[in-house]
Amino acid sequence: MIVLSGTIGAGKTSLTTMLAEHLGSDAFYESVDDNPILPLFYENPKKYAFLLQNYFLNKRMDNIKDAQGSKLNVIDRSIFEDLLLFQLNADLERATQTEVQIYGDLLNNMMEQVDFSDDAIVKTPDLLIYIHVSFDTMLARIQKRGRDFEQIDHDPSLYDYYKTLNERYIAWFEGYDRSPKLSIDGDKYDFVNDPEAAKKVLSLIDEKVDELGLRD
Ligand SMILES: Nc1ncnc2c1ncn2[C@@H]1O[C@H](COP(=O)(O)OP(=O)(O)OP(=O)(O)O)[C@@H](O)[C@H]1O
Repeated sequence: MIVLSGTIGAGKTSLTTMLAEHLGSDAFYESVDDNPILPLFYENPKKYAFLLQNYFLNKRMDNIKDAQGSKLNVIDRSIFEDLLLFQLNADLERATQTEVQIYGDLLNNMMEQVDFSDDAIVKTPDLLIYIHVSFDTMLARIQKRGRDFEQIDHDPSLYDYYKTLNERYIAWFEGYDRSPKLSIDGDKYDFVNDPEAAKKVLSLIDEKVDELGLRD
């Protein structure tokens, strides 16, 4: 199981599709359009942050369970990043530290079911791929994609939220140690619009996949 990670608009969903197609495996997505809590959260983060977090936890567990059949299946976002987003929301007083604590304990409890046997209920990923983009690229992508509730024009306070989130991601990826990991420079390689960049990114991932023996 390969999981993608990275900030909002980094290109996780696109790379998930490309990669699964390239590897001949299945892709698993967390649908944003069908998420009933997300627009409510952006409208009133204080009221909905904890509910959103629980919604995501449930969905990510579903994805992990569904993707377990093959080491090459790809999930478009890791479960491990949610705590980073939730902690940021708590630091901005949109959730309490107690809620973060309870969520963190629940997550740890669930993740204790992780082992390396084939019938594990929850499995650690075989590889985590992090797409790093600069803050400017992140803003440009969010704007270009145009989801209403994510726009800074809609809510100027999102500027600081996005900036801090982007900064925290770097430290998060450095500290991530649950599985092998690979960083992709999403500024240098615009794999969505540039076929040459896409080829390069897929070959970097191929190298890592082979090094880890995931095709065996
Ligand atoms: N744990 C969380 N807490 C708050 N918001 C979250 C959380 N996880 C995801 N989101 C929000 O859900 C939306 C979708 O996020 P996500 O990064 O998974 O997809 P994306 O923005 O489509 O990424 P990409 O462009 O890389 O495919 C974003 O608005 C993001 O802020």
